[in-house]
Amino acid sequence: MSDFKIAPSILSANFARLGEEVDAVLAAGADWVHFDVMDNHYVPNLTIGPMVCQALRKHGVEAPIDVHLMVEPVDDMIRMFADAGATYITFHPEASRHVDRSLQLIRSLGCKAGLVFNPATGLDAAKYVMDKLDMILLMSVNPGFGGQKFIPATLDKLREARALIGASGESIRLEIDGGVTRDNIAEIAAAGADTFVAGSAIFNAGDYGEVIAAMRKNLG
Ligand SMILES: O=C(CO)[C@H](O)[C@H](O)COP(=O)(O)O
Ligand SMILES: [Fe+2]
Repeated sequence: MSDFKIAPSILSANFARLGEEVDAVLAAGADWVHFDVMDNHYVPNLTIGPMVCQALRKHGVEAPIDVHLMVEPVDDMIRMFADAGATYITFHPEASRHVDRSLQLIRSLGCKAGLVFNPATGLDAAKYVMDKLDMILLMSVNPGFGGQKFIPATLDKLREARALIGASGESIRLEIDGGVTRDNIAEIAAAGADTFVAGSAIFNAGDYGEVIAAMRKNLG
């Protein structure tokens, strides 16, 4: 059986009642919470920080929290999110001067580490740190906003990343983020993804459970 994970991006949740939204999406069958952190520097948008992650833990959220850092620099935020209860912490390699060191920092703080690749960025930065990765995240939209369309060239990149992971012999999750819907999720899985972020497709729907069930059904 495949170990697929569905990680709703709370970027599209109603922030005025975030705790309830996260409870609802987990009760509806989600596996993880995808937590988008934007700093109006690395990306042209501003979202939420470690206090909100900590608040979700205090609220009682026990599911893995998958923190996607779209910030520059990354090391201070890594420390703060590890303290705040993050499970995975991923960052964009161009946002750290010392990628290897930042990855080690994440693991040293007891979290799982990942690198994120923008649509136009090649996978080179992952090649020599495969032993320090728990996840590779491919952006299938340009980072900064929810509700964008999936960029089809990401399918070839997923195949490339899957081959890289296979050759490394490491156990590394392959996550996709941006424009994932019930209609394209099967094709994305066939290209090699095992972890699926979906924001607008889930939170803009009236019935979260119905969308998540449809996604799982299409995953087979
Ligand atoms: O990292 C992100 C944007 O930078 C979000 O996780 C992503 O866009 C999810 O939203 P959607 O499923 O609506 O595309
Ligand atoms: Fe994200």
